[in-house]
Amino acid sequence: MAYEKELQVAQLAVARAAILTKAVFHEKAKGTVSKDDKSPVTIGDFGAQALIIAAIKHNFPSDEVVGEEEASSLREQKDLSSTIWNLVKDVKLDDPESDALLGGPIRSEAEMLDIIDMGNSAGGNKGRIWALDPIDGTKGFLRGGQYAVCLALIVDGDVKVGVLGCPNLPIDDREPLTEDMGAAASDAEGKGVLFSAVLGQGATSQPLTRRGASTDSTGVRPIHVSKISDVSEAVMCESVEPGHSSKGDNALIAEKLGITRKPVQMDSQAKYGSVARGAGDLYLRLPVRKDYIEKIWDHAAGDLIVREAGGQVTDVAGNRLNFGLGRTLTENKGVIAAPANVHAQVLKAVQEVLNSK
Ligand SMILES: Nc1ncnc2c1ncn2[C@@H]1O[C@H](COP(=O)(O)O)[C@@H](OP(=O)(O)O)[C@H]1O
Ligand SMILES: [Mg+2]
Ligand SMILES: [Mg+2]
Ligand SMILES: [Mg+2]
Repeated sequence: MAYEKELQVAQLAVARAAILTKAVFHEKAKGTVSKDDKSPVTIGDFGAQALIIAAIKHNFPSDEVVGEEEASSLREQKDLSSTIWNLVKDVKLDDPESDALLGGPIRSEAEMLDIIDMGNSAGGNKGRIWALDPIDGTKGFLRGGQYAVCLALIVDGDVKVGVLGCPNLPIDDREPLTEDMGAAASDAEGKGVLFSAVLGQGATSQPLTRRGASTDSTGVRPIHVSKISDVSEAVMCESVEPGHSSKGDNALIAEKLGITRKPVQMDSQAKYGSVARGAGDLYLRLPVRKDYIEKIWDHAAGDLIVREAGGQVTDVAGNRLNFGLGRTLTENKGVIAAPANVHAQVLKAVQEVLNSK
């Protein structure tokens, strides 16, 4: 099968990074720093980025990585850097064979900082480029909501492999979404799912932890978007953060489609995963600020997983997301993810609402 090793490395790397993010999730002090754009980053984001890039570079040394974070602030803040190093140096998968496949531990704090900075690829439509969001939904992570560890392989501009680790989503694909899913989330028993897809090979889910050769069964299940035929019965997913997508537009679109259920708000690409497994039906992300350009790491894995599960993902103009233009989705505005059979109907409602403004 194509991309077998890439998928295996991506799944194990995300699972290993999630061990670290789960530890930080339970800490009160998450080492939060404010970035230049005022958005937060934590020791969890930096640590997860280091672990995942180390695994990619060990297996595929000439591949590039477009990673969200960079180490410059850590080089100026020694305390923060050593706190992260203390977390990173001890993280291991249960299974020694899987751990060895990822190249074993990072050797030093200095090496860790250099590895974080290997996520500086400019992206583009040539060659093999991994898009990495070590913690997507950092605000949710800080609030105690949903978050996701996201990794995708883009080859010549096309997403070939996508993996999403969602520590706070239910393992069970059939568990319905609840309105408060985004709030007071936990990674207790029954939680933690890993979504994966390879282009042309479908999408799957499996438990995020207890993985590796020592487990009897990895519990891999194929996933599919919902079989919804009447869009008025749809469960719509949207961001928690009001600054990230327009809740007002979503309400107008829902009204146009006859949807009466309140939208489910949750942080991160957990929304793509939820639509891909049919727990939610639609994911709408309509811009609040005209000048905001979406980042490739916020969408690459989710886009492939939803499409491989039978969904369609476009921007508000109805175009596919273009991951080959650099670190951002410069040609796209907004995102509409829906089962293929209702996508056109939803897109029409979106355009009517946007055109009437
Ligand atoms: N004005 C804006 N519009 C849309 N997305 C934004 C935004 N400002 C930040 N984001 C992105 O929204 C992501 C979270 O999405 P969501 O609201 O679905 O949880 C953030 O990812 P990080 O948390 O990885 O930084 C960030 O990249
Ligand atoms: Mg961020
Ligand atoms: Mg993100
Ligand atoms: Mg992030």
